[in-house]
Amino acid sequence: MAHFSGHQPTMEVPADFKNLFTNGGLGGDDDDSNNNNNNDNNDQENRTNNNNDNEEHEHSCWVFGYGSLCWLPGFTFSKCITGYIRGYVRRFWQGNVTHRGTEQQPGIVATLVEDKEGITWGCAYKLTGETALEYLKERECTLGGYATLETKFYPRIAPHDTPFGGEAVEVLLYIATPANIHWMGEAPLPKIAQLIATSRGPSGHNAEYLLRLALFMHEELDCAWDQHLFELERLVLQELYRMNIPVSAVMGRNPERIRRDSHANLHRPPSFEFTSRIQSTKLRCLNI
Ligand SMILES: N[C@@H](CCC(=O)N[C@@H](CS)C(=O)NCC(=O)O)C(=O)O
Repeated sequence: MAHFSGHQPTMEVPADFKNLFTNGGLGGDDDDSNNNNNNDNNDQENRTNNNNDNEEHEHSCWVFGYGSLCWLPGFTFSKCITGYIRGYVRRFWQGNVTHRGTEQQPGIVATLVEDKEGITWGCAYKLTGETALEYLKERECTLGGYATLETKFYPRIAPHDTPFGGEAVEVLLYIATPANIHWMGEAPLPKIAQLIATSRGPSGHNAEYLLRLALFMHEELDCAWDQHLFELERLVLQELYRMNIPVSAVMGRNPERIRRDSHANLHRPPSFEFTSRIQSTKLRCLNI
């Protein structure tokens, strides 16, 4: 069952806002650790911290990303796997004044909306220790108005000899509910696209937020189709073209490459239980 524990968002941006994207090191390395952060200056600090932490004595958990967390995690993690959650669909129905918009012109970011038949594709990160969770609480809840929720995550690739052999993984996720003060709700897609194409905030242009998420889906999950996201992608590109704004003008620095699904060294046909949940259309990534 979903469990909500949200925070009343405060809108002032902390003085060390930029540091929020580099939260220092986390627990020990896994065999396939991918210590990923987005600020080169903190690489050494993260590595040093990682060497000092002893993972088996620290609490580990998984966090599901379906928006900017897919391409800009901003914290150190030891594993990243692609997959999906059930019972939700991704919608650009959440306003934002701290990352991709301002109080004068809020941007629009992704959230999840309950839908019994829905599935949302993204990626899950394995975190160790409290540092990343504290960072996410600040970034998602305090600054973004998101609440914390738990659900099951289904890895896209679940070879039998990995911890995921066909099983779901419990994940934390951050969801903006209609109760938060920047909830925008449903709107015609051309209207949402027009707002995204003309908004910018402390973290960059709102169009970058959408286009990089769409790029993540095209590159990492080419078997998944998200009509809402890809229609918005088409409309935002069309709007930028109409305003004579080159895409390069809205895309900030390329984020660090993220190594995903490193557990997939053995390919096993997905279990029937897994494939039975997938639409009948051909799925290249699962070769079924
Ligand atoms: N919780 C979603 C959405 C996360 C998200 O987009 N959060 C915003 C805060 S409103 C953010 O951190 N944006 C950073 C950025 O836009 O660069 C996810 O799992 O990715």
